[in-house]
Amino acid sequence: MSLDPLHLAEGVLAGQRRALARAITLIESTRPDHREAAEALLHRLLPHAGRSVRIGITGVPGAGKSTFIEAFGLHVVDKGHRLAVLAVDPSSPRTGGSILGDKTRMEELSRDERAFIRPSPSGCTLGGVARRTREAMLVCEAAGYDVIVVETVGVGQSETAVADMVDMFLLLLVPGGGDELQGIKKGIVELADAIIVNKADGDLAQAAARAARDYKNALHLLTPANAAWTVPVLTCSALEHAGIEQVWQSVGTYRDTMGKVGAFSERRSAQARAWMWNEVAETLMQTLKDDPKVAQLLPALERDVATGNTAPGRAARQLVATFRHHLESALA
Ligand SMILES: Nc1nc2c(ncn2[C@@H]2O[C@H](COP(=O)(O)OP(=O)(O)OP(=O)(O)O)[C@@H](O)[C@H]2O)c(=O)[nH]1
Repeated sequence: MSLDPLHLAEGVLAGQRRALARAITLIESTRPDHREAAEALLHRLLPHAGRSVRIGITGVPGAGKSTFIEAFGLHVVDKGHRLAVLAVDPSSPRTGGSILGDKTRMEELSRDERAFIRPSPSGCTLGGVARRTREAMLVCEAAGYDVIVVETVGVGQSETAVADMVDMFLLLLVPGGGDELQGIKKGIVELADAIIVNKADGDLAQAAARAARDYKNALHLLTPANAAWTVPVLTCSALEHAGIEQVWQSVGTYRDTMGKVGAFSERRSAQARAWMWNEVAETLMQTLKDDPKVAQLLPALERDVATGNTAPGRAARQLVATFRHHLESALA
């Protein structure tokens, strides 16, 4: 398989699915020479990225995320858009619960030429998965996908990671319980730019409407993330493809409203800056850990810290000083 970055970039820009899939494989690779090629590829593609709306979706297990993404995705491609679905699921290996591992997930959408679905990369920490997903998102945009959906399967920290890489974050809930926002961490509700109560059909229709009212009331208690935007609470039935247009419209309204007050591009700029600092932190940490002088010093220092003979702060400074000294002599 050719992983030549410039060759791949041409294929991606020409909208070739194979090139796109390979480009993402290159990005996901942990080999140092592949990382270098991936960065060359991204550098080439970056001027062509960014022309999309990036939507994050989360929801408790059983809320119907895949059913919803399939209904939403089919709706959006029928409107003439091209849709890419990426996942952030640090817990699951590729063949496990993540997107295409389970063949029944998004069956129709995955066969649709206008959509591209990519499972979560395996064997990475959350930081690793988030980094690869951000980069994969840029590659999809360069390939002409103008609606990007990033799904988070896990419950917990991955929500924040996804909210930090998208323009709009959707929280999918289900009727029942009726007890306002119980069971969902308040922190996650605060990340939501829209709340969608799914399964508003059949016997559940009334309960869904009630739940939507409850959620709306509960939202009043939270301080809005942006004064220009009131978080809407919508109901839909992913199963019956009902209410999906309203969700899509609310994405458009969000984009317009936030665009007018400059918050849309400001959010992206802030995300890009934060991403850079993340990369700095990760790269520095890795370089430090890879340094032979640091590695030499580490066992004794860790032992001294563990036994209480050296204060952790002092040991940390000694490690950094050793690293710095070694770097300076290497650069001299
Ligand atoms: N009645 C009804 N059931 C739904 C709807 N959407 C999904 N379901 C059902 O809810 C169950 C869970 O749906 P999934 O789409 O697998 O969602 P999920 O549990 O969030 O799981 P993953 O997407 O696999 O993480 C399935 O049995 C679906 O058929 C809906 O709009 N109405």
